[in-house]
Amino acid sequence: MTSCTAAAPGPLASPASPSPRSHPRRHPTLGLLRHLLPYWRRLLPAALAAAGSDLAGAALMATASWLITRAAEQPPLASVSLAIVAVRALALGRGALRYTDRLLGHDGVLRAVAGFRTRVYEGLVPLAPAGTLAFRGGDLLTRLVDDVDAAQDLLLRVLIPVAAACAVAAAATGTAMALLPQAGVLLGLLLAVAGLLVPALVLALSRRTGRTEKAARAELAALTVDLTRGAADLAAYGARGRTHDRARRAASRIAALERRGALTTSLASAVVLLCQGAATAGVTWLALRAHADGALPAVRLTVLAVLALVAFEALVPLPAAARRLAEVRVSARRLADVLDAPPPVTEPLDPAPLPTEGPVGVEITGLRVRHHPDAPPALQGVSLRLPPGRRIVLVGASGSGKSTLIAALMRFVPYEAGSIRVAGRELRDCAGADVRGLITGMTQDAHVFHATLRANLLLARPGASEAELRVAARRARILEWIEGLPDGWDTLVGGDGATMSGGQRQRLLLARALLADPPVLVLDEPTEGLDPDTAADVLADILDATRGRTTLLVTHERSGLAGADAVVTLDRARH
Ligand SMILES: Nc1ncnc2c1ncn2[C@@H]1O[C@H](COP(=O)(O)OP(=O)(O)OP(=O)(O)O)[C@@H](O)[C@H]1O
Repeated sequence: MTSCTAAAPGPLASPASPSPRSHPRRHPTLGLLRHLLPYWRRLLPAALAAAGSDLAGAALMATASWLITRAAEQPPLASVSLAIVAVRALALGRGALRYTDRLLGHDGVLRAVAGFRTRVYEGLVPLAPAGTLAFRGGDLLTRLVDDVDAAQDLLLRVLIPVAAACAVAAAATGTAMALLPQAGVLLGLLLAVAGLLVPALVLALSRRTGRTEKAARAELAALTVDLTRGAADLAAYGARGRTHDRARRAASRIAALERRGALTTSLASAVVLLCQGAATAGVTWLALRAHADGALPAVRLTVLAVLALVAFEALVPLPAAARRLAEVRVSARRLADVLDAPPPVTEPLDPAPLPTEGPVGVEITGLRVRHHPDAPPALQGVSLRLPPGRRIVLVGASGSGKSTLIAALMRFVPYEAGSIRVAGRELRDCAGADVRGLITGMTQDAHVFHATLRANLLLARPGASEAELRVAARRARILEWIEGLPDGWDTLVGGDGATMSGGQRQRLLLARALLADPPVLVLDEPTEGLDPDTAADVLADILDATRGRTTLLVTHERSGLAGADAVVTLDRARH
């Protein structure tokens, strides 16, 4: 019989499980921009088109006013023909540029966001499963959907309008300066108040509400998942009302914060309009004075007045852009929590190759595993030998670390001391994917996907033939049930096998593990949920089906194990 033995603890090798960052990153928005930077070739023309469209609008108004004023002087047609052409060109160009801005902007932004979303998913893959436990399910979903969408708003609703506003403000101030310097100074000052000061105030006021609102949204998403996934338990223990109330309170908080945000933006927009009025009146007054002094011709006076009026049009979206920027900053920080979380298992830089064919043996010596750096070890000094082609059954009290041992074997959690050697290689020197190509099977929290029975099985071996599917299902004693269903293998099983009984679900998971057919098969509680007689029969079948294959079978059952090569007890008191 193989035995589990105690060994002296070694030094802490690597962190066991990450948690979301608690310290704020300094420039999360810049980090977000860095991910979007590769798309600048598509985004820059959109920003230029947006700025060009707003510039064309302002130039159109200024040229048209010049033309009307000049026409009142009844000049020769030739002297205004250029302005007539300019008005037509600007009117047409403005529309064309607006269309180009929308087309290129959305095309570029959607591509950038699609690329970024993929990047976020890629960042999430090495965290799963141990590293994602720190995030609540609904909250993680919000980060992947809402927070990634914030990248879209950063480009479309913040950066592009800001670029357009800067271009128009600079052009209007420059033109006014050239026509009448004091009017240019006044216009520049009021544009700075409306375009810099007001949005900066909105940004400062929205910072706190943005954080609180995002937290309330995450809370609501997590509660929604609890209310749907845990509906039966909440109803069974009379907790549905309380959870509904919490969700309602979160929704009311969100509504109140949205109202406050809308009020801030509206007041800021009113200030922009006031600045616009003040600039128009002030510039016109200065221009009138200069005209009265004979220093400014009438046509320029009109141009200045109109310019002051239209220059602010491009600034109107800025308060809303500032509010959105505050929300984007919160989203960027939440995404950084996911993207910067260290993976629970560090991949080796130069992974050692592993065999893909069996039989292979596994040698575990003095293993220590901790799920969190500050948690007590879940395994301490555990040694176990899985000889090639032998079937070892692991039993032990609840919490003794059986599932942790399987997670360590599959490289889902790191081991901080001791060794796991497979085919002469140390497991921490091998790539996680290679390890799971060699050692895999049924984990404790194995998931049934909302798909057909066939698709759920094919996950383990996409190229499996119909005959192989049937053999695996027969061994797991589920073939008869599947073939008796109206839709047979094409039956949809619902989220996490909702339409199956606990035993059927468990047998489907077992069939999937048997179909995978890895060199080292691990099975964590494959008979959980089955009645004792069936469990004993299924265990006997498993041991029969895995003859000659290196197998580690974790179970609480004591019968049906006669076919095992060894039964090992994992004793928490001993490790
Ligand atoms: N993700 C985790 N984070 C923190 N601690 C964990 C985690 N998973 C397991 N543990 C802890 O590790 C210890 C061993 O748990 P494990 O699930 O490996 O035991 P087990 O022998 O498989 O129990 P059971 O037979 O009840 O499934 C327990 O104290 C448990 O609380």
